[in-house]
Amino acid sequence: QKQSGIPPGPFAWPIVGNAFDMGGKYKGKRHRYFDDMQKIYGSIYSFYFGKQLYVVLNDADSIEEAFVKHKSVFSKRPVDAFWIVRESNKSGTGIIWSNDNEWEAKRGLAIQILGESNLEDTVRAETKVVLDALSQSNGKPLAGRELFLNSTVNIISRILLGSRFDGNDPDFLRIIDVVKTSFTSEGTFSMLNMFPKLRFLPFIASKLKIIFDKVGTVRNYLSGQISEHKKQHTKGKLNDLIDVYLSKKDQDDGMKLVSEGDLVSLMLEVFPAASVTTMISLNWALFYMILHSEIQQKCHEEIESVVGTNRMVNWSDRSNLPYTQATLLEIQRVASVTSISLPHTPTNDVVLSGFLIPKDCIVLANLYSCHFDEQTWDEPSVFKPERFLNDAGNPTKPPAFMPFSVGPRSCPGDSLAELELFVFFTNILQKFSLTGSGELSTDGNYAIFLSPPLFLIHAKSRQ
Ligand code: HEM
Repeated sequence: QKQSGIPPGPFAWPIVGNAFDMGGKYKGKRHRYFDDMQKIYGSIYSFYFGKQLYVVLNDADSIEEAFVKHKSVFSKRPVDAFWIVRESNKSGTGIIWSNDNEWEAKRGLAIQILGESNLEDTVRAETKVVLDALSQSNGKPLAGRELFLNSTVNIISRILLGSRFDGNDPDFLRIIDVVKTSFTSEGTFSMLNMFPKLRFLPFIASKLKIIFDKVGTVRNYLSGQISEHKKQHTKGKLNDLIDVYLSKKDQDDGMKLVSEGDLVSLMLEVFPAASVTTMISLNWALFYMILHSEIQQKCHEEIESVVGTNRMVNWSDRSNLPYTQATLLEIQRVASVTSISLPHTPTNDVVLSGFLIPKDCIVLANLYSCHFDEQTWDEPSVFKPERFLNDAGNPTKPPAFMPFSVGPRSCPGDSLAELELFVFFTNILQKFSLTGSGELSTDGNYAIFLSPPLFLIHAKSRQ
């Protein structure tokens, strides 16, 4: 029996709710399910996953209204709603799956280190590794995923742990393995969250054991890194996140809420949150340049006329590259890598656009539909960088552009992500012309993040 006043939505079956509606033609295309429901039920709709009520916000106005205007109500994560989260949180909580003062303290740590490190040098160093890989490929096909994963993991490793890894380092390979599970899993829509007892079925139990063992090994490695840092730590040394934590530990009352187990959990969350999202965005970026060779050429010409060919493109060149900037914004819009935000839950009953949003329901922002909303965007399915240029020819971001979501729970890594996208993208287009092969369809695959289909990059040096 649906509660009265809640947003409309599809008929929900007893016990399973709408869980099976997301299978069939929506398997691997869950963003399409969310988008189709929005076309039928409007900008705020609801559905049930098992017995859990979900409310989905589908346009910029409703997302702003909830996450910004009513931020004190909507900035909580439903940490107790998911078995997988409850299980992982036993060893310590990170940023994504914590609330209140603890969350604030950990988010503060992350924001501090993201502001302190010399990030551009780190990003440039990893960009050179990718440029070398492209040079050595001699036009032979490369998979984008493989091209960017090591580099994006190494960038965040430098920020969290203070160093990068050699590609064959066994600890690195174990981190990569754990990171990879985050774009092949069902995340919060796993059946395990609906029926936690499924974990006792032998084939699920053995799968879970493999995952938990892998995560446990990386957890031990990260704990070891904290111990190593403690041995060498000097006050005021702020080379990486662990240093910032150790420096603040004695001085800052907020840090009393953050144990070493919490710090490890934070790093375990941030490794995939930072690398997979950026790796997939870069993959989409090259995908769209392969699809639109005339736009690729226009970006290349702009880069060549501003920077030339004798030096790398820097972040400071950005303001002189408006068309390239607009192209990157358009890539982020159409890619909508985090097509659905992380879950939020209201702290009390609240009325939004006339609908009751009850305490303890789960609220999702459908950023994909927001980025393809016909009321906001002119011809949303057409790839058009110019839409991000104002009359004076400068890049501009309309309020409905929200790849990092909005409000207190929005992405704290947005500046780092933008830096990485810009530095990798521009330096690749400066030196290479790109063509592709394989599945060149814009209909992505959804597994927590929205990824491009399997395609191959052929990079030809321009020199
Ligand atoms: C293109 C790359 C990225 C995209 C598209 C992206 C997008 C997002 C989105 C949509 C959210 C959820 C916001 C919400 O629930 O309302 C989020 C959260 C988060 N992101 Fe990112 N992100 C990216 C890169 C990064 C990077 C580089 C980092 C780390 C340095 C990072 C760390 C996080 C964390 C820790 C959260 C959870 C915040 C919280 O719960 O307070 N992300 N991101």
